[in-house]
Amino acid sequence: MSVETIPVIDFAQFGDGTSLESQEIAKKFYEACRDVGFAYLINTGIPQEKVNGMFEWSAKFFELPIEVKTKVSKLPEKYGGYRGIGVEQVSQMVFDPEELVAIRKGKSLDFKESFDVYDETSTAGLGLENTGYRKRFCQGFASLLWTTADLAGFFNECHKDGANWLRLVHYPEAPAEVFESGEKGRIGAHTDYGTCTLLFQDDVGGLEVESPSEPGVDLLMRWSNDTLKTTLHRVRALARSADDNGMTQKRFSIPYFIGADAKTIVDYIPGCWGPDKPKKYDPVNAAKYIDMRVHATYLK
Ligand SMILES: O=C(O)CCC(=O)C(=O)O
Ligand SMILES: [Fe+2]
Repeated sequence: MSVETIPVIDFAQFGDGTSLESQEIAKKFYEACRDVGFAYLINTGIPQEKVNGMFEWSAKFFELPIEVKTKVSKLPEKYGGYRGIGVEQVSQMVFDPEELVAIRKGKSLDFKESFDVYDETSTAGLGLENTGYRKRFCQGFASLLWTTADLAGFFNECHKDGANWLRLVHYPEAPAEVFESGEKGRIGAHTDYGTCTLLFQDDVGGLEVESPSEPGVDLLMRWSNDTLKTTLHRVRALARSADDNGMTQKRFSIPYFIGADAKTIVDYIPGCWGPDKPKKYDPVNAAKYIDMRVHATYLK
C-alpha cells in the first residue's frame, strides 16, 4: 500500500479528549481502523527525545555479546526477555504442529532479534538494574505509551491491567544476497494479535502494509465483527543501492503491543452485530487466544 493511502492522524488538538476537536480526531482514527487498519499518528505528545532515547538504548542492548543477551532470555514471565535470531518465525493462523514445521522448512527465517518488556515488572532480575536501562527507559517509555493510548479513549474496562508489551527489535545487517535468494527475511506477513500496536521505526524503511481487502482475522476483528481491520504487514529488506557495498543495513523498530486483560472474553462490541450483521465468530478468552498465537511463533 502506498504511503498516501495510509491516513495521517494529527493529535495536536486532542487535549484531554473531551473537546469537539478531539471527537473529530477520534472519528478519523476510527475510520482509519475501519477502512485501513493502519494510520500514521503525528503530534501524539510522546516526546521525540524519549523515543530517540529508547532507540539508543535498544542499539546498546543489541550490541552486547550474545552470552550476555541470552542471560536475559529466560524470565519468570512467559513472554519477557531476549529472543535470539531464528527463535521466532511468524506464521499467519496456522496452528497444526506438523503444518508449522512444513511451513518453516519451506520459508526463509525471520532474521531478527528482540527484547520484550512484557509489563512494568517483567524486567525484574535481568541483571541490567545498574545500567539504568530498565528503570529509566523501558519502563518509563512503556508507561508513557500506555498513558498516551489511554488518552485516546479507546481502551476501557478490559484494558486495566496493562497486559501490554514493549518490544525492541533489531534486524541485523547482512549481505544483500541472503535476502535476495530468499534464504532469510526480516519479518514475514502477519497480523498483530492484540488490540492495537503503536509502532516506532527508524528511517531505514521496509515496512509494507497489505491492502485491507485481504485482512487477517485477529482479536480486533473478532471483537468488532469485522468492522475494525487487523491488517497484514511485513518487513522486507530493501533492494541494494549503489553505495551499500552489497550489505543490507540494519534496522531497528519498537512495537508496543496493547493487549486486553487476561480474563477478558472477547465477544462483540455492542453495535457491531444485529439482524443485518450476524455474529461471525465464537467468543474467545483474550489470554488463551494470545497464548495460541504466540506459541505458533516460536521455533525453539
Ligand atoms: O519492525 C517493524 O517495523 C514491524 C514489526 C512487527 O510488525 C511486529 O513485531 O509485529
Ligand atoms: Fe506486526
